[in-house]
Amino acid sequence: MLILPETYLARMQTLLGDEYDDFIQSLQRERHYGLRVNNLKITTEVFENQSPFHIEKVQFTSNGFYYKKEDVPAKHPYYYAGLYYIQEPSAMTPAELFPIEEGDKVLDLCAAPGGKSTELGAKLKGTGLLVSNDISASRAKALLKNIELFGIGNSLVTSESPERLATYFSDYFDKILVDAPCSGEGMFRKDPNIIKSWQPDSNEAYNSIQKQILPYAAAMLKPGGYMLYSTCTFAPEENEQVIYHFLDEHDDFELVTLPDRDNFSRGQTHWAGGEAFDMEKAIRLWPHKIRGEGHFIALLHKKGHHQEMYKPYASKTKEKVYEDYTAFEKAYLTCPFDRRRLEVIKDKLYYMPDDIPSLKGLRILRSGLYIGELRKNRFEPSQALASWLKPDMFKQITCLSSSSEDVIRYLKGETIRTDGDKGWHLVTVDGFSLGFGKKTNHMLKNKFQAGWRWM
Ligand SMILES: C[S@@+](CC[C@H](N)C(=O)[O-])C[C@H]1O[C@@H](n2cnc3c(N)ncnc32)[C@H](O)[C@@H]1O
Repeated sequence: MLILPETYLARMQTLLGDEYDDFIQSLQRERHYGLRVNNLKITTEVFENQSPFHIEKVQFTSNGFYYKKEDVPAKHPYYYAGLYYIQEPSAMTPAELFPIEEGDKVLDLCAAPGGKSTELGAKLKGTGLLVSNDISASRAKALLKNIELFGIGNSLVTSESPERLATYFSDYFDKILVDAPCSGEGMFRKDPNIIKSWQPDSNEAYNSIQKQILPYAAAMLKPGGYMLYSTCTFAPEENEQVIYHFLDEHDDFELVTLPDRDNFSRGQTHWAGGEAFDMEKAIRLWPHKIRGEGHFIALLHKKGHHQEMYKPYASKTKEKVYEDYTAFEKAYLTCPFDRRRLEVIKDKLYYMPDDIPSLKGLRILRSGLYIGELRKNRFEPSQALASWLKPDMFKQITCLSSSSEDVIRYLKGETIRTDGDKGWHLVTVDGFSLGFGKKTNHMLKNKFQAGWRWM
């Protein structure tokens, strides 16, 4: 039984009127468990057929599923292969509705731990650029892991304030997601700790943070670009009123109508504090109407048009510096990386994205795909490379079955037996890349990244 703050309940009663009882009853029912398929690695249809879990489609998304609590998908080898992200179903909606196109430059400004970034990256299909940022350095580490696990290589992961980021990326992005920090009223059922941290003045406090963030996001968006604002809270102060205030101060922006899907509700103009903008164009998800916890989503368009000046990346690293990598590439990879984009930074080799500004001084956790490390007279491929590779891109494969004991032993960091030649092997589970191993005699030395292991 959830015990909710009196001030919160009184406000929800005023807002919801006749619907209030349904809303309260929905919060007393069991929460919904969801996972979203990583379409960079597997199609939704193949996952649906091969899934080892009791799954049921989330009707308002293209690749989301409900699973049963007893399934525990975080304890399955497919999780370690990055085949899905465990995500509350309504939280799937912002990235689902954002019209990302191949080649776009996309910023996820408040991205950690990556629930929405991983879907934005999947929608780019390896093209364009995804910049995933979070102001919190510790949360950005979890974000980096999820970006790498998903096999997203065309990305930068940064940990910056919106203000500082805006000095580097003026008028740069085609699409920006602002999944704003909020009071989390839609998360009460999922995480009762959020109830404890909620205070009567939380909505005003977050309102002021949200209003501070949006103008920096606006400055980073190209004229003609789109910005999607979302929260997982119900308070109008953090939703309609933030968007109203933003539009009032930015006449170069306009609200765009988001599509209706099963049981979606609309934003409310009379909650916005003024009548000048039609908040019905935005969307509200309510836990008594959909099988999910709740969200607010608004899509904004920056008027005008921007003329592109595309700048391909030009590496400063001489090929001789990474000749040990070149030997590895010849021996094991079926398709080489473009030398123009290979850069060595502090003995680490990266595949850099095209068309990025100077990043000097930015707090960067990852620029591009981290391919591996140049050690003394040898090259050591990275876990990020293993997650990014499709099995047909690597010449030596050790195939494990998801039902075998070996796959768990491998994920725990143990040595396993394998056939095939000596040297590097890409270890797969049911045909999906997991990590590397290095064969000497009959044994495969485990190279699965220590921090990612099965505990
Ligand atoms: C709702 S969470 C983001 C969830 C994430 N989009 C996802 O789907 O996994 C909001 C994030 O905003 C970050 N944050 C807080 N204040 C911020 C600020 N002033 N600028 C940018 N990010 C901020 C928090 O660290 C937090 O990770």
